[in-house]
Formats: sequence, C-alpha cells, structure tokens
Amino acid sequence: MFWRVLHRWLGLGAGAVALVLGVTGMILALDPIVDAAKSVPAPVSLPVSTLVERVSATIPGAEEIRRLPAGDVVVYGFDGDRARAFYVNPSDGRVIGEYQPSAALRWIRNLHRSFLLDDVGRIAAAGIALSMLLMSMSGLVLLTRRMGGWRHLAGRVRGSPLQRIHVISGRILVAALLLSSITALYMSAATFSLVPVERELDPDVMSNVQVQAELPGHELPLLQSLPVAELRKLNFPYRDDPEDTWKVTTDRGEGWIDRHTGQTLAWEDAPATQRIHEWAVLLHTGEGTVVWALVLAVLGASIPVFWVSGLMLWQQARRQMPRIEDNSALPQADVLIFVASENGSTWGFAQALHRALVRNGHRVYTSGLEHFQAGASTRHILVLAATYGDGQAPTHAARALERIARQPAGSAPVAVLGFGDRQFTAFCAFAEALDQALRSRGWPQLLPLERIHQQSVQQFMRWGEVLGQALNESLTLDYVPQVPPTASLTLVSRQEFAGEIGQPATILRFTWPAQHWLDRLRGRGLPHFEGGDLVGVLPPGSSVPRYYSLASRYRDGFLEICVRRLPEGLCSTYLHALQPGDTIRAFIKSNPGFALDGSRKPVLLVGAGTGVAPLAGLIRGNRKHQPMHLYFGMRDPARDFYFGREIHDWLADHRLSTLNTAFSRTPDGGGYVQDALRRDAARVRDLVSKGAIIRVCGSRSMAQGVVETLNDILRSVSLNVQQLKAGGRYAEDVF
Ligand SMILES: Cc1cc2nc3c(=O)[nH]c(=O)nc-3n(C[C@H](O)[C@H](O)[C@H](O)COP(=O)(O)O)c2cc1C
Repeated sequence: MFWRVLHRWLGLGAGAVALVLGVTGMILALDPIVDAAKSVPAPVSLPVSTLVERVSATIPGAEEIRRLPAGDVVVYGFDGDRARAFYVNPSDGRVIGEYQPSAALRWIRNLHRSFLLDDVGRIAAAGIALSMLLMSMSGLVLLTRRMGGWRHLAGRVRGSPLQRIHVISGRILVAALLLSSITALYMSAATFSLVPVERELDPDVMSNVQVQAELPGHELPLLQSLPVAELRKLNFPYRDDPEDTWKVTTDRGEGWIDRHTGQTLAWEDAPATQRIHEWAVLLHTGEGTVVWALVLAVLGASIPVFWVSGLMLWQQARRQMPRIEDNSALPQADVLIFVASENGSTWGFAQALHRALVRNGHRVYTSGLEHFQAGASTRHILVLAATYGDGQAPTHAARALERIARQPAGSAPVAVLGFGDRQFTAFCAFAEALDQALRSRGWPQLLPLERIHQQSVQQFMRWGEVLGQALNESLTLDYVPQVPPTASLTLVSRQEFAGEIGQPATILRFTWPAQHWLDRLRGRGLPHFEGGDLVGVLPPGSSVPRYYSLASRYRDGFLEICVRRLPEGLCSTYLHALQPGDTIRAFIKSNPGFALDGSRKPVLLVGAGTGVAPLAGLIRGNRKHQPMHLYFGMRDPARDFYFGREIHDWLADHRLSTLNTAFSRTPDGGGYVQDALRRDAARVRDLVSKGAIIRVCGSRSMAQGVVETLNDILRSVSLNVQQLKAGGRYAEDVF
C-alpha cells in the first residue's frame, strides 16, 4: 500500500512538472509564430553594407545590428548614455519602434528553463529532462505492449472518442518527450560546459592604425557581398579605439574587418559543435521556422490533452467498477476472489459470484489480482482473469505472475476462470499462464481452467453450476451484464428479404440525432464505430442485450444491420416490427480483432447468409480501393442475396474487386461457400501467399467448414489457418 501511494504521488508530481513544461513549452513555441507574423524582414538580396548605411543615417550611435530568427532587424546603440534597442525597417532604415522583449515571456522562459531558480533550477531541469527521456522510453514499451506489439503501434486506434484521444495524444507525447528531452539534455550539457559549443578564443587581429582615414560601413567589401538574409550580428568598432575592428557573424561563421582598409583580417568557420548546438536549439524551440514551431506547439499541447483525458478515463473506469458489497477482510474470509480486468466487465462477473457465495453463507473477500495471497481462514480461491494485447495481462495485474512465483503455495485449492475472445490467437492466454503458474508453484486445483468467450453469460452460469458441485452446495449466479450508456437510434428505412422458409430477413438502417462533441467525449452519445463492430440492442422489457454486426461505419452517417427473424426470437421479432420513424435504445461494442489494419494487402472476405453484413461494412468503408474479394454463400439469390444491389455498386466503383457466389438451394447453384473457395483454389492460394488477410462471418458450422477447406487449399504451400491466425491475418465473427 505504501509503495502504491508513494508511486501515485510521485507520478502525480512528475506529471504536474511535465504539465508545466508542456504548457510553457507550447506558449514558447507559439512565440516564434507570432514573431514571424509581425516581422518586417529584409528583402532577400539586400546587402549588409546598404543596411549599415541606412542604419547609420537614422541611428548615429548604433553599435550592433542583429537579425532575429523571425527575420526582424534590431539595432542596439546609445542615446546619450542610455542603452537602447530599436526595431528598424531594413528597406529604409527607419525606426519602427523600441525593441523590448516581453517581460511575461521572459518569465515563462525562465520558468520553463529553470523553474525561476537559476542554476539550481537548471540542474533540476536537466534531471527532469533525463527522467523524461527514461519515461518516454518506458512509455513506448508500455504503449507497444498495450497495442499488442510493434506492428500495431501505428495502427488504427479504436474505442470511445476519449480513449482514442488518450492513445493518440500518448503517441504524440512519447515522440514529443523523446525529442525535447534529448535536445534539452544537450542544451543543459552546453550550459554547464560539459560539451564544447563555441570557439574558445577570438583571433588576435587589429585594425591598421597607419592608415588614417576610416572607411564607412557601406564601403567594406565583405559587407557588400553579404546578403542580410545570412546575417546574424554585426558589431561596429568602438568609436574611441582605432585598433578595434568590425565583427560580423553569419550562418557560416565569423569575420573581422579592418576599420581603415576594409580588408577582411580573419574568417573563422562556425565549428561543428556550434552547428550541433544550433540544431538542438532549433529542434527544441522552433525559433526561425514557423512550420517546426507549429509542430512543437502541437507536441506541447499533447501533454495537457494526455493528462486530462487520462484523468477522465480513470474517473470513468472508477464509476464503471461495481461496488463489492459485504466484502469481508482477507484474514476472516473463507473464499477469496481475485480479478484481472482492463475494461471492467470481469468485475461485473466477480460481483455476481461474490453475491451468490455470500448468499450461501460464505465470508468472501474480492480484490484485484495484484493483491493475490491467501489468509489464515482461506478455504477456496477463485481467479477471474481477462486477457489483453497479444496474450498479456490487464495493466493492473501485469506483475501478478511474478507475485505468484515469489509466494509459497498455500493449501486452499484454486480455480481460474479466463475471459477472452476466440478471435485472438492467444485466447485467454493470460488465464492459462496463471493456471500454469499456480499449478507449477504447487497450489491445489479446485477446477480445471475454463475459458469464457465474449463474456458469455450462459458459459458463466454453467461454470457456476460446476463450481457449486465442487463446493458441495447449490450455487446460482444471477449475473446481469452491465449495459453501457445507450443512445437512441431512429429507423429510416428497411429492405425486406424472404430469407429462409419462415425466417424472413430485413436490412435496417438507423440514424442518430446530432451529437454535441462534448457529449461524445464524455461517452454519452453514440461512439465512433467501424464496419464489423457490434451494436447491442435492448428489446423492451429485457436487460440482456442482443448483438448484431454492423454493415456501416460512423462516417457513413447511418447504422445498418441485417436481422433474420428467429422463431421465438424476442429481439429479432421486435426489430422486424419496427417502422420508419420508430426508435430503439442501443450501444456500440467494438470488435477489435475483426477490424482491418489499414494496410494495402488483398482481403478475402468469406460470408454466408446474414453473415455477409460485417463484410459489407468492410467493403463499404474501402474508400482506398484495397483489393477485396468476396465469397458469398446463400440459399437462393431470389430470397437471400443480402446487400445485392449495393454489392453490384461496390463492384462498379472498385470498392470490391471480385464477387464469387454459391447458391446452395438452386439447381447448379454451386453448393456452399466452401465449394466456391475450392473451385477457386489456385487464386485463393496465390492471394494468401501474397499476404492476403482473411475475414469470415457466418454460422459456427460454416466457419468450421471454411477452416477445413482453406487448410486443404493451403497445404501445398505449407500454410494453414492456425498460422494465419497467429500472424493476425485470419479472424472470424461467428454466431
Ligand atoms: C484491445 C483488446 C485486446 C484483446 N486481446 C485479447 C487477447 O489477446 N486474447 C483474448 O482471449 N482476448 C482478448 N481480448 C478480449 C478481452 O479479454 C475480453 O473482451 C474480456 O472479456 C474483457 O474483460 P474486461 O472488460 O474485464 O477487461 C482483447 C480485447 C481488447 C479490447
């Protein structure tokens, strides 16, 4: 507990510092943009000599001319004995106004560089830059794990708008931290002379005092050949020192000019170390390049966005996490339940289990898996664990396996219940790893590992019965899925199909009311969805949602599903009775394993019956004309050619490359979709060998048939569906 609290406060402290650096950095990055907008730059080819002539006429006491990164010309000089600086219009040498860097900006710059603490602050800032570098590197590793590997790091982000904002700003943040921390470290090292920047000594030169007359600035050959665009600084010679020289600093180096003869006495090219330092400053501050300054402003803005969205997500997750009532203290509890969950649904199952056990008279302690341990009174331990990434643990339980490995085994038997999704190759892999770790450590097993697919309530109930038998009691789990906030959808049109005998089908198209972006951000409206995601529909009088695959994307402006009316189907009967103008309550459930990764690889889509709906969603969204080949099995084109009209339109506009159909109930119809694949074996093999991605949707038996057919087809090229799944190239949506 102590370490957790310490970590949280340290994290918040570091976050607050990063927030200060991000916000001040963003303001500082905007400064060059504002400067560039206001600046009166010199004409590109104006020679420095002409500028000197104009300035000498308007400001007789001029001592130094500087060209600021934004292109403005500033002249420093004495007015009587008062040092002053003026903006000068290079076209005529006239004074535009006094040059006074903003005090507020200076304060912000000091806050950003040294927390207003001079050298101590600068050392602290260097330390923070170092820790930011480490944070960005570890952040990159965490982000990679969360996204399921390097391959997916830049992939499309899914989830609610807030989740997407958080992940996208996190990506930008990692890039921002890497860049600004490396450049800041270099600049700190230069400040403390740990790396050389400038030449140590100026050359020992002086003007020739033998020559009496003094050349005016505009007659000096070096200045005549130098355009103002290359000038950084020009120092006039001291009036009272005849040996003093002109000194000119340009992008390329520094030169010293005799004030009497006009001869260039010495020229020193800028050392490489100075150029590196200038690059570091440019990359860090954006000074002088408007585009880069804009990029830096966006990078800086990512810090507050990441922070605030993270905070809002944390609040949302806390609100969604069910309260565990009657939670006994660990030492007194006879049953312990440990939970590993990323998005909270596993906690809902744990809550139902907890309630049922308490009803049966047990004293139950439920907690996160990171607290795994047994107490003095423990008789049974139940572990409910979801899997994420590519077979990884949910974030809070990332170290659970290590914890189990460190503890001696107890005598209480343990049962592990995995939650996952068969679309992932590593189906319930974390639960498997837990079960394995517990057994190899020597914990007795209460029940063999059970894996629950897509939060199936039926599977959970069945597991509850088996658990009851193991505990020798009757256990009834009354689990009601926690339904996310629903949105109202209005039916706008329907397309009827005869479908199977007695099971007509309809394609329903809904719209949603205009949504305020703030509501969407708070997760109140209908979230963003892609073809292949699911919509959960709540029929009146039922708290259990039914899921339908989506045949459209949020960006299409409508939500479309294909519904077959099942004989006793509560929800399908309800949906079939809807008329245009009627509304339903619904929510979106993302289906990340089914989405395409945005590559240009060819796609094989295999579907049967209403299973074509999510495939239609993928084709509809194929604006980039990725090669897509559809194998569509149906009974009879006169009855169930769902999306037939649209499919032909998509072929015409090349969203769909080819269509292969199989009709199982018409004479010479070509049989099932597997038969269509077999007839096309050579092409299928060729496409898969070229890296094609495969998506299959339909009944379980059809999906099984497709697996067997593809395995036969691919045998000669030593490939199989299992390998394709492992490579993330094969996914099913099965009902
Ligand atoms: C981004 C993401 C990655 C997932 N990765 C896997 C996986 O590798 N293996 C698996 O079996 N399930 C995977 N799932 C499915 C979840 O484990 C499953 O939906 C689980 O019920 C979620 O539980 P929770 O809401 O408690 O976090 C993934 C889900 C998401 C959203």
